[in-house]
Amino acid sequence: MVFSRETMLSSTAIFSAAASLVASTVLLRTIAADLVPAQVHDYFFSSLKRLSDRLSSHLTVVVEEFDGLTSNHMFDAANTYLGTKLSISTRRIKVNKLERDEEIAVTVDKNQEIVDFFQNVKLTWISQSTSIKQLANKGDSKNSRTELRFFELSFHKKHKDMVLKEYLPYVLQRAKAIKEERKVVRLHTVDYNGTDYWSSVALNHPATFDTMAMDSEAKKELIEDLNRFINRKDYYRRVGKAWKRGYLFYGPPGTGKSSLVAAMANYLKFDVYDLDLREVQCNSDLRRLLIGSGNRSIIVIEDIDCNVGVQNRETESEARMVEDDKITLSGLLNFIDGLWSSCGDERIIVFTTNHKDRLDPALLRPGRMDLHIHMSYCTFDGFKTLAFNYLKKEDHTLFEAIKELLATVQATPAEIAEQLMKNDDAEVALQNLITFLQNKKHTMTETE
Ligand SMILES: Nc1ncnc2c1ncn2[C@@H]1O[C@H](COP(=O)(O)OP(=O)(O)OP(=O)(O)O)[C@@H](O)[C@H]1O
Ligand SMILES: [Mg+2]
Repeated sequence: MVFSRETMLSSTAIFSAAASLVASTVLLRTIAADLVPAQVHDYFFSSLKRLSDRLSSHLTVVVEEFDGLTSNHMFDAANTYLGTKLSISTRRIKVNKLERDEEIAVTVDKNQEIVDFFQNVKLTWISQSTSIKQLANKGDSKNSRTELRFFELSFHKKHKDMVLKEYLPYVLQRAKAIKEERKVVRLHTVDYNGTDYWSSVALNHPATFDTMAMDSEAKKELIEDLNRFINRKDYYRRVGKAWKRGYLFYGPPGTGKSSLVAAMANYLKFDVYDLDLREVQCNSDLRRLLIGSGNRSIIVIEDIDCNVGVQNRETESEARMVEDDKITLSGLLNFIDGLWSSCGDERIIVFTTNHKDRLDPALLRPGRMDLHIHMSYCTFDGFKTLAFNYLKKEDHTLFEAIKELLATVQATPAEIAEQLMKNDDAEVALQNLITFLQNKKHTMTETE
């Protein structure tokens, strides 16, 4: 094909006209949005847009809020992602905050343009909405939407593959990370007075792995195990195993078993489901509750040795005679082993106990629980973590005396924390702790 100079010129002219048409469309749309009736406005702009699209070298990708009745994940992601890409030219934004959220979430309002760059390619997003006619279900105000929101993403045609294969997946991934950062970890407990089902509150537990006073090797092992678990989605899928992990935390009261669960939840941003087996009537209830717990969660069964039917097989068979569907250890283990492999991903189950020796050997069998973590009396290392948490002290002349006492006295981290909290003055607090440990030593030697 041969182009004359005139056609070349005129096609250049058309392209630049098209470009300014796109720009004017955005501007006009912003001005007109509030002035012109919605239907007229929509008709006018869609005609204008069809014309500019035909002339332009740009490709426009439309991302609608809903696909039929289900919401479009891509829209949601773009909405979250673009909220972090606002520029000084953005004129209107929206903010919202659910009660349980800690931070305010920012999104763009309609008719706003946002420019993003990815691999040096300019990508222009415009947030739009169009009014939709009310059809049936007039009474159902919840489901009758009056407008359909969507984004238009325009860029040069030649980048189509890059946008579809790289940029949009990147937006999805960024949105997921942004949401994760904002996520507030929740604690779910069973509401036995009401629905007999999970109800939740924000888990405001401050514990982190840094604040946990525990054996540093055990801490390291647990963190590595969690990291490996989180990164192994594909592996678990490939080998056909349920993607879950089981831990047993054991040790005396006040050594931080429950705090360690909170530290894990805060680290992974997983919700905690606290299951009190004493309140669960039967295996079918247990099944219903476990199925009803969300993905990316930690299910905690505290004091497993104190829970009905779980101690050993003999009491279990007695219980069976009384009531056939009574919750049993085998019911529980069945669940851990098999049943829930079909109903959920990224689950961690934690059992805690003060008396590991009282547990049924079936529960302790290798392979049943992936890690057994012993939470024990406070060591000097543990004390140093607590001294830093509570007094912001990494060293002090009184540390040496405490080190000597801790070598012979059994005190839990909870007891030590209590002493350290009693006074803001480090010197006084540490002296209090020394007196406390000395008293403990005396009572220990007296009872021996
Ligand atoms: N290892 C620890 N590191 C830091 N703080 C701790 C530790 N252990 C206990 N504490 C402090 O003591 C409080 C009680 O600890 P926690 O409830 O976690 O103990 P527990 O082992 O679950 O006890 P129980 O067996 O009675 O359930 C915690 O809120 C925390 O302030
Ligand atoms: Mg506890």
